[in-house]
Formats: sequence, structure tokens, C-alpha cells
Amino acid sequence: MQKTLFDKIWDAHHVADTAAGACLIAIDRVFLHERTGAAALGRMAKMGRDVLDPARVFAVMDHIVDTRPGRGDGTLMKGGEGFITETRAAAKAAGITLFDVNDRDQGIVHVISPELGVVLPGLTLVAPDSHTCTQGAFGALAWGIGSSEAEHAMATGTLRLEKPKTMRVTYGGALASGVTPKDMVLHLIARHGAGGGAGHAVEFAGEAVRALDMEGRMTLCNMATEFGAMSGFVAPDAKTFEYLAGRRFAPDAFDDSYWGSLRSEEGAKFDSEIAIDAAHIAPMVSWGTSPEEAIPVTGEVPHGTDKVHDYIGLDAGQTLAGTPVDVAFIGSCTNSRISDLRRAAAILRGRRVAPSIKVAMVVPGSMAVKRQAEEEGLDRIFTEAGFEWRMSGCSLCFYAGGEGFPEGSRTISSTNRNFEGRQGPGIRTHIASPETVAASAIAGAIADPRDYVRELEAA
Ligand SMILES: CC(C)[C@H](C(=O)O)[C@@H](O)C(=O)O
Ligand code: SF4
Repeated sequence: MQKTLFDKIWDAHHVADTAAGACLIAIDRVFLHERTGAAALGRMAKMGRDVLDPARVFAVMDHIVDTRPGRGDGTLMKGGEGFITETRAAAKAAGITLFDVNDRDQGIVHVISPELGVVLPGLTLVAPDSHTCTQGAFGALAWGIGSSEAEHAMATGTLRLEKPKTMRVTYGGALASGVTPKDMVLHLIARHGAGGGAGHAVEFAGEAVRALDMEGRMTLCNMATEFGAMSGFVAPDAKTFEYLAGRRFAPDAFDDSYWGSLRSEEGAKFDSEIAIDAAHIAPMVSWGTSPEEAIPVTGEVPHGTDKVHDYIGLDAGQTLAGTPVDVAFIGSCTNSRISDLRRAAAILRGRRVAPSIKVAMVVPGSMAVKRQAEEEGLDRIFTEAGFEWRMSGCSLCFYAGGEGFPEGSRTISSTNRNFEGRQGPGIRTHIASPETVAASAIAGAIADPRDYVRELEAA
């Protein structure tokens, strides 16, 4: 029978069937961060369990680190110091590779893992973090786990797992200008629901996916978890291999026979299939408090529950475009890579954020992204436009306390979650592409980026 990409990776990692109908799967890489990793390592140390193969385990400080320029080694999270000091001590004791607060390779876990070549096609990679699926962009099976599963994976090199069903989401055709991978995934979730991918391993395929660069594929896979999927991934191709060549932890020579075989065979059957015409996707913006509550930027707010309308402060029938925003945020593992910053900066060049904007901030996904952006002068474009330019970390994608936006603020944000309180108490979050954030910052209100993009393309 013809195999899907998922079947191939699964079969290559299948160790045994367990009595309870699950499988034992070999785990190639574990990536930890300070918010959940210290606990896992700490418990292992307490029980006298070693990390089986420290060369396969990595950790980074990203979630609660200070992102203000000249940061020290502390955190802005009240009472959060322990996460940092304990992760540091535990990583050292376990002999794993740690990217510490002021390491030149520090950054958001799902941004640095690809940059450093930790994730590779055909591997299984887990992290106690729900957006681990980002790394599926490389044709790996990468998914988020709990911290006790992380202990199991580190101690044994395996995990017990029920086999997910398979789904293929095929994006045919080509994206219109000003429409991005973020819009592709928001469109999918808006149409099929935040639980649409539940219980499935989702392969993103089709012309419009093949056309994406690696960073775009990461944005797409990043939100597979907001679709409820176990993971999302894209079959590797020449772009993948080229991206990884020469990366610090990538092998010197690539195994063409394995890597080259990592694709779903013609005629392979999926448990479910979704087809989307990429040409019909518009720039998307969330209007509610779930990523499925998203509509084209020019659309009207639909009827939701009273609770969501109360929280978000918008009525049904209102046009989303033109809604005033207080905050513009560009960052997170969804949209903080160099191509995201380039595209946002192209719109902001020579322009200023509206005077009504109280906070505008760019937080590069890694220190490597930050250095690259500075080399290209993007930091100056952002600061001249009125954005703060930060050190890398998760920052205000996720409210860790200590730093936040003024209560009740409305944000336009390149992040992946718009849940109640996600960016701080009472904060109203609208998730969108970096282009839409840039266009909205200039307007001081939710705005369509397409006019700017067309202008840039015409120039
Ligand atoms: C803190 C961490 C465990 C959490 C996650 O699992 O995803 C965070 O990264 C998030 O995005 O909500
Ligand atoms: S950037 Fe946001 S979504 Fe990504 S890992 Fe950090 S907190 Fe989670």
C-alpha cells in the first residue's frame, strides 16, 4: 500500500506496540525551555534518572526572559527567577546543550532549532511546548508534549503514543499579493474550526505550500496546534535541504536516500482531506477570542456569544478594518523570522506609526535574526517608524507578568493565540500577519496591507 509521509516517519520510529493499543516511538530530539523544562529535568535528577543521550537534548531560555535592550540575566516575571536558575543548573548537571539568556544563539525555541539545524527531515522531535509543530516545516514529526512525557523521552529515548489519524490539507493555486502563510492557516482554522484537526497528523501540501520558503512553511505549521492537530508538516524538498546545509547541528552530508524518500506516495490514502484554493484567501484578522474566530480584514464581525463580544468590545456587523488599536506587536514563533521583519519593514519604511498607538514593538525571534536585521538596517526602519526594537524571546506573545500593555488595550499582533488574557489581563488581541500589523500601526486601526504591498510591487 502507498504510504503517506507520516506513515514513513512513524514506521521508521516504531519500536513496539504496547498492551493498551498504543505504540512506543523512538524520539530523536528533545528541546526544552525554561518555563517547563526545569521541572522535567529537576524531577529526573531527584529520582536519580540520567538523560539517556545528552547530545540529543537541548534547552533554551526564551519564555520569560527580559527582552529590553541590555538585558541582564533575569526575568521580568515576578517570582520567575527560579525557572531560569533551575534550568541553568539542571541543564549543566544533565550535560545537555543550553542556549542561555545571553548566548549569541538564544531565541525562541522553534526559531532557533531550525536555525541551528537541530530539527532535520524525518526525525521525531518533541518539546514540552504546544507550538513544537512549527518544526514540522522541515518534514520532521515534531509535536508538543507534557513535561512528564519529556522526562520519559529524555530518560528512555522513546514515548508512548496513540497513532494519530492522517489528514492532508492541499492548498492549490497561488496566493494573491499581500496574502501570507499566516493568512493561509487562519483561513483553514476559521473555516474548519479550532478542533478541525483534532486527533490528526496534518500534512500541508499543494502548489501554494511548495511555493513557500522555509520560513513561510514554519508559520503555516506553527498554527497546526491551533487547528487542534497533533502536528503539522510539509514534505522536505530542495529548499529544505538548502536551508539546512552548513547549520551547526546538521550533518555534513545528507542522506539523500532517506531524505529524498520523505514524501507521500502517489495514491496514498489519508483519513481525511481538505482542499483550499489559495487564490481565494484574503488577509485574515481574528475578531474574537479563539483563532477560529477570524475573518478577512475587510469583513464584518459575525454573531458570537455575548461573552466574546463583551470581552472583545466589538458588535456583530461592525467592520473589522478601521477598528482603532492601541498596540502593534511583531514577534513570536509564528512571525518573528527575518522574512517577517523584512516584509513588515518594507511597509514601514519612511512612514510613522499613528500618534494614537501607545506601544509598537518588534521582538526578533532569535538573536541571529536580530543581528541579520541590524545588518540590513531594518532596526532603523522600525525605530524611525516609532517601534521599539527588542532582544529576542517570547515576550508579549504570552503574558508572563512583569511587563504588559495597559489594561484593556486592543492589540494587533503577529502571534498565534488571541485567548482571553493571553497578552495580559483584559487585553483584546487581534492576530494577523506582520504585514497587517505594520499597515495597522500606520493607520492606528486595523488595516488591509494589500494597498501597501501592491505599491511596493509596482515600485
Ligand atoms: C508556556 C508554554 C508551555 C506554552 C505552550 O505550551 O505553548 C506557551 O509557549 C504558549 O504558547 O502558550
Ligand atoms: S512565542 Fe508564544 S507561542 Fe511561541 S513558544 Fe513562545 S509563548 Fe509559545
